[in-house]
Amino acid sequence: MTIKLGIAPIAWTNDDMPELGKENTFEQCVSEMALAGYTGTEIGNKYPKNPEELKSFLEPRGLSVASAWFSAFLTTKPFEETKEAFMLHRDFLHAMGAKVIVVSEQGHSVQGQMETPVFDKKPEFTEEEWEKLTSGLDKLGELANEKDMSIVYHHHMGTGVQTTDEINRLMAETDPKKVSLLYDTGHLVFSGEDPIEVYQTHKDRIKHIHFKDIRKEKMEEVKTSSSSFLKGVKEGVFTVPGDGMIDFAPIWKEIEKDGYEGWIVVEAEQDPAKANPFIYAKNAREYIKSVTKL
Ligand SMILES: O=C1C[C@@H](O)[C@H](O)[C@@H](O)C1=O
Ligand SMILES: [Co+2]
Repeated sequence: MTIKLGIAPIAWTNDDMPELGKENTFEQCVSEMALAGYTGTEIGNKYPKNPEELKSFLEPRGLSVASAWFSAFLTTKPFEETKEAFMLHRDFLHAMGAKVIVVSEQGHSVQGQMETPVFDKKPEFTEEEWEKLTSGLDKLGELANEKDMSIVYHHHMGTGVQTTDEINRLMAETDPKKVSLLYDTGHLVFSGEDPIEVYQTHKDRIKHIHFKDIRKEKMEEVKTSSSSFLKGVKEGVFTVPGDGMIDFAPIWKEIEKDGYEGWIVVEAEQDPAKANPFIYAKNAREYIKSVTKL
């Protein structure tokens, strides 16, 4: 597999805040993805749940499923609960032909809390929670491997795995054969990390990429006003590549140099009433063409 370019539905309909884009239909979303020049998608709340039905909409549009998000609660709930939900998710993605499963630990996460300051209140895991998380991820990784798939861990604002140190610890304490990494440019820059350093450190473990850009002034507002992750998104902290502060040329250089294989998914959640998803998707496609060979 070489590099394929997809786009996430979150710019059309936002699963974290379903009121954003509630007027946008599933068919509009997938048609506009294809029209804007993408060949893959992740999964949103309006997508059909039945694999054959979903394929009947995606295949005529030349789209396939790159992956889909899974919320784990390994630090706060019994493993069996996460396992049960994970198996359903894994089997759905397997039926759709995806090779990677996006996993993010949501135990103690503040990412979904509208009033909680994302920087001041992000959780820090205890030693015991780190153990539950890393051993649980290894087990989910084994379950993924049974189907010739991999889990890719999504570091995320407002969670216990957000910073470079936390990502490094997670990678050091999990088995490389069982746990890979999702590299999300927007979350790294929002958190104040150096995306090039993270790429270089973990290049051998990165099996999935989210490309999102940051509006610098909106990011600073979130910090200075102790705002929440969701309010930041509503205000427009994220945008598509080429529209914000991130220079994707040096990031692309690393990706290409190290022979990355897999999906790059444009994922730029913002209010679709302010930022027309089709126009932004097209703009991102053109920018990516100008910076990469894709
Ligand atoms: O991959 C992602 C999925 C979303 O639900 C999340 O909040 C977003 O920021 C993200 O990076
Ligand atoms: Co992401």
